[in-house]
Amino acid sequence: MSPADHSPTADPTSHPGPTTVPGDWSAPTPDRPVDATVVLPGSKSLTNRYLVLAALAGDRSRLRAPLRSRDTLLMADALRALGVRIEDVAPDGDVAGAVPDWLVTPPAQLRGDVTIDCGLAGTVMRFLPAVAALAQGTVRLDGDPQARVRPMGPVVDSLRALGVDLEDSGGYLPVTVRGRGAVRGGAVTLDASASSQFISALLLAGARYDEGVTVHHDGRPVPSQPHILMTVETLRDAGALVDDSEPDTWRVEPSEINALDVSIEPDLSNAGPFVAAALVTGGTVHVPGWPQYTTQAGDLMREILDTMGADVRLDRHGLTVTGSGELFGIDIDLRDAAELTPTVAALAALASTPTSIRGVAHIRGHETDRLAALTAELGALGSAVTETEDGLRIAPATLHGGRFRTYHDHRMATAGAILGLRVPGVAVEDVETTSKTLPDFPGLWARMLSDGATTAGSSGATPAGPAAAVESAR
Ligand SMILES: O=C(O)C1=C[C@@H](OP(=O)(O)O)[C@@H](O)[C@H](O)C1
Ligand SMILES: C=C(OP(=O)(O)O)C(=O)O
Repeated sequence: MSPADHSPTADPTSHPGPTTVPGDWSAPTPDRPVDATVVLPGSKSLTNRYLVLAALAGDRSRLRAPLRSRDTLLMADALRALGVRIEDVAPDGDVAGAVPDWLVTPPAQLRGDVTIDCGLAGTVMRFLPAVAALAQGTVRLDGDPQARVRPMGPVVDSLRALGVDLEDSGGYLPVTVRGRGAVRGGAVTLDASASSQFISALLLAGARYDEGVTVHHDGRPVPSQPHILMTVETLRDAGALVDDSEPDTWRVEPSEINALDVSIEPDLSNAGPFVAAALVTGGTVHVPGWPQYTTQAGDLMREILDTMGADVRLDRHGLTVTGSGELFGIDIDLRDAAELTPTVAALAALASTPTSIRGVAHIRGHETDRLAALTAELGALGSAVTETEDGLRIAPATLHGGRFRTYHDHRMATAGAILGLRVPGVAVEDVETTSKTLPDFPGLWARMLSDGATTAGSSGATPAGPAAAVESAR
C-alpha cells in the first residue's frame, strides 16, 4: 500500500461536528504580544537514537537531559523488556527542576520472549525490529490501532533479506521477530520514500550485524533526510564506521558500539509552535540552548520564520524570534523537515499572502494522514486550504472559532494552539495527545502566555536541563 492510501482514523470528511465537546482544550487567545523565554525538553529523535545505541553498546552509557515523553518512555520500556537496565540518576550540579539523566547498562545478550508496545511512535515501531533481531527469543511488536496503518513493509522485508526470521501483517504491525542472538547482515535495496526511519532502523542496529549493513534506496526521494544524517552522526559518536559518501547508499561496518556520554539537545520541532507564537502575536520568544550546529530537521524553523516575517537571531545563548505583527505566506518544499508541516500550515492559515507546501506526500502515513487532517480542520475554521498531490495550498481567509480535531496527532494539537493565538474560540480535541513528544504542553503554553510566570528550574538551569520551563520577560 502506498502512503497515499492511508486515511486518518477519524474521518475528516465528516465535518462540521459540534463546536466543542466536554474535555476539549480552549486554546488561549492572548490580548498582547508574547514575551517569554521557553526552555524546551530534549529531542525525541536524539533521545531514541541514543537509547538504541546505548542498548547495543559494549558498556554503560549516560544520556543527559533525555526527553521523557510517551515516545521515549515506550522506547525505554521496550529496551528494558529486552534486558537493558535503564536507571534515573541525578544530573551533575544542583539544577532545580532538571530531569534525571539515564544510565543505560546493556546486557551481555538481549533477551526475547517478550511483547513490546510501540504506541504510535514511528521510531519505536521501525527501529526496534532491527534491534529485536539480535535478541535470543521471540519478540512481538504491536502498538496503538493507528500504528497498525503506518507503513513498515520496507524495513521488515529488508530485515528478512538480511537473514532475520520474522512475520509481519502485510507490511504493518503486529510484527513478530524470532531473534537468534545474531544477524548475518549484508547488502539490501529498499524503497524508503514512505519514511526515512526504514533506513535509520537498519543503520542503527547494522554495526552489530556479522557483516555490517549496506543500505541502498531505490525509489522516489527519501523524505526527512536530516534524520538519516542524525543517525549517521550518532553512530559515529558511538565509534561506528559509516560511509554515506554515495547518494542514496549507506554502509555501516561491523564493529563494537562504544559507550556514550551525551547531552541531548532541546527538541527543535517541538520548539516550532512556541517560536511561531512570537510571529503570530508580534512578540518575542527566546529558546535557550538552540544549537549552533544540529542535525535536527526542526532547525529549518529559523528560515521559515524569517521568510514569514519574523526577525530571527541565533547566538551562543540560543534563538530569539521577534514578530512585527505581519505574517506572510511561504512557498516551501518541506520534504526534509516534513514533521514541521502542521506548524507551517497553521501559520499559513493566519498569513496575509498565499502559501504552498510541497514535497510531503508521505506524511499521509504519519501519526494520521496529516494532509487530509489539516485540510479538514483548517477548512472547518474557515481557511481556504486545498490538498494537493504532495502538499497543501493555503490562501488568505478570515478564520472563526470552532472545534479542531486532532486524530491522536500531537502536531495537530499544537497546530490548533497556534491558530488560537489569533482566533478566539478554538477548541482543541484531546490536547493530551501532545504528551507523545512533549510533557505538559498546555502548562508550558499557558505559562508562555501568562504574566510574570516562572516555572521551577528555569533559573540557572542548563538550557536542555529542565523538563520544560518558561520565564516571562514581563
Ligand atoms: O527518525 C526520526 O526520528 C524521524 C524521522 C522522520 O520520519 P519520516 O521520515 O517518516 O518523515 C520524522 O518525520 C519523525 O518525526 C522522526
Ligand atoms: C512523524 C512524527 O513522529 P514519528 O516519530 O512517530 O514518525 C512526528 O513527531 O511528527
